[in-house]
Amino acid sequence: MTSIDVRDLTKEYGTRRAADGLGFSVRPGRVTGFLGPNGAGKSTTMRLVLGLDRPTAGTATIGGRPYAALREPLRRVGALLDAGAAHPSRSARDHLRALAASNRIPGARVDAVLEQTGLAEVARRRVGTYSLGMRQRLGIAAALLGDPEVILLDEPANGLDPEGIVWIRTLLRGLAADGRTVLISSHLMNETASFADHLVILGRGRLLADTPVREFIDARVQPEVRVRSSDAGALGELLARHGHDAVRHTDGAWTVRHTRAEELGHLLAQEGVPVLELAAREGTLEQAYLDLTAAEAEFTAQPQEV
Ligand SMILES: Nc1ncnc2c1ncn2[C@@H]1O[C@H](COP(=O)(O)OP(=O)(O)OP(=O)(O)O)[C@@H](O)[C@H]1O
Repeated sequence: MTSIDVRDLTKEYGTRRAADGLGFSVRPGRVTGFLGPNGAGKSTTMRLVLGLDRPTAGTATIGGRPYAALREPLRRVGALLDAGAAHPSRSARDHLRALAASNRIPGARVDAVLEQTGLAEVARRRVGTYSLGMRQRLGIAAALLGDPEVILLDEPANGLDPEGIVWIRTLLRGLAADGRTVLISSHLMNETASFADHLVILGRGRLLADTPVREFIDARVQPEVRVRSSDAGALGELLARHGHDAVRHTDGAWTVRHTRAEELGHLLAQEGVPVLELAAREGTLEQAYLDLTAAEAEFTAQPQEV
């Protein structure tokens, strides 16, 4: 199984450090979400992993080797960095056939990935007539063509309709379940939470977090419970007596912070307070992410450029 390993990776563009001493590993068998504000260095890091740019210092390797040293790299690593990469006057099928031929990939893979990405019906149409979502699917088809163990996709949900979003979520989970190494950059927090097991988060070229999604959320966002009773007086009294941090809404329900539904439910049962509604509100990835990056957004730290 193949990991991506980034060690002390630094990339300078003039005086700007797009990657600043980065170190993390992307492991097989799970989807790793790659997050960070605009300009944090995600695309730069992906380009360095793919050997499209040279690091100023440090290394990025795939299965222990730099990309440039891989034999038949398209059969090891599939990537989508720019969905506009196919020539507009070619059909999707011809584009994929040319890619397959030049990388010694069996022609049968072309039909397999056209099916897999839902493009089989439109495969003979010129790419120039494709919508953004269809071009995105074609870019993903190209990434999957060599049946690679390692997959890097930069904003793959870009331009996809709701059905496409559900499709990509299932696709990514399936790729990880096969044991592949999957790194996905995104700005869509709900989406990332729906497919990622693990997160690598950058801010201004530095590593801010390398953590399982669930742990990241639990460490940063306090859970809340919504509760409603037919005996509003008894409920309010109980919450106050136990020192709960609670807010009452106009519909009579309360939001209780810093507690869990099981804990509160137990207490209500013990004291005989009738419950009409008791709902856990788990923290979201968006809340946790905004908490982390609030102080890190590039525009707050960089002087204005003229
Ligand atoms: N070829 C380049 N020449 C000069 N500066 C660059 C180049 N590529 C990236 N940068 C700079 O490096 C920093 C990191 O950019 P990068 O595109 O890697 O960030 P990102 O996290 O992918 O951002 P986004 O979410 O907006 O895609 C930015 O300040 C960017 O302006």
